[in-house]
Amino acid sequence: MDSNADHTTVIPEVRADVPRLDPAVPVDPAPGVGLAELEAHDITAWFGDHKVLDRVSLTMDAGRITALIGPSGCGKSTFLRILNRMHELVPSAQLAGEVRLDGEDIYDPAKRLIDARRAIGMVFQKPNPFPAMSIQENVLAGLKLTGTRMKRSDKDDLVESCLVKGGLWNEVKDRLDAPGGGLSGGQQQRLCIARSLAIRPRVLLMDEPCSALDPTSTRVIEETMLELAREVTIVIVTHNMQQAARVSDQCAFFLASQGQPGVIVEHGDTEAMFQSPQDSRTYDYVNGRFG
Ligand SMILES: Nc1ncnc2c1ncn2[C@@H]1O[C@H](COP(=O)(O)OP(=O)(O)OP(=O)(O)O)[C@@H](O)[C@H]1O
Repeated sequence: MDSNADHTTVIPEVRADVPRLDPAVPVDPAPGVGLAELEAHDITAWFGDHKVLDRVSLTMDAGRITALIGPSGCGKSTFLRILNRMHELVPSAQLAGEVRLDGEDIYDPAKRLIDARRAIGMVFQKPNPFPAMSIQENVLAGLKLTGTRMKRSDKDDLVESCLVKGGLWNEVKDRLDAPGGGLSGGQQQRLCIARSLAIRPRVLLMDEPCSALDPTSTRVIEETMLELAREVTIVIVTHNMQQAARVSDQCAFFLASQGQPGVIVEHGDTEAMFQSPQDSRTYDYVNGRFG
């Protein structure tokens, strides 16, 4: 059970105290990063004979935060894992459809798996730093996996910039050699975000990143996400309707009817999804009437 789930709460206004991007203003890519659009087209997914998603299509705009919402078991995490080719790690898993990163099919057989994973990073529900590695080694861990070589001074700069972007620098700058496992849960999650950023992903997928955290840590991570969206496209799965309203620009509502695979019932701008949804099931869900 997600301790942050709060479907019964009246849907809040979008929070005013955190600077948000103006959806009307095109977002400039940060130098060397480049914002990317992620497009899923007609995604159908199975575990063995069990079809869990049916022809799901969704465009996740560059430089925006898209929240995937919906009751437990409707396929949100499966969809998220399909977006960076993690679904195929499950032996019984199958998939049909396309995922395009700026128009390029990430499942193209000519493309390397590692390139998709490098371009599309993932932060998980439970913080998973390497506990015995130092804070700075954790940030740099992805570089080893991708075979990236760097001068020491460039590494130091990268550690600092990723920890700044992850909202953790001020808390750890005097103890970069301390083990990552010694940080609090919220700090560990921000360390994982910093680690994801070090390989310069173009998209960051976040699967309930705050569900194991206290409200203060949750708020810090949400602020970090709003900052990051200036340079990384973000897709977040959340059960927390207040969080979806606070951080996301766009929302997709997933639903699986009894015994049926998950579909997207409705998607669009978050404000419209919360204030004037087109489908009565969306209205009921965001107002805590089920789920
Ligand atoms: N590794 C797996 N093997 C077999 N079935 C799976 C596996 N992972 C998920 N499923 C099934 O796929 C369906 C969708 O699960 P998924 O975790 O994607 O839903 P969800 O909407 O993210 O749920 P929650 O909000 O509870 O995390 C469920 O019926 C689930 O039991």
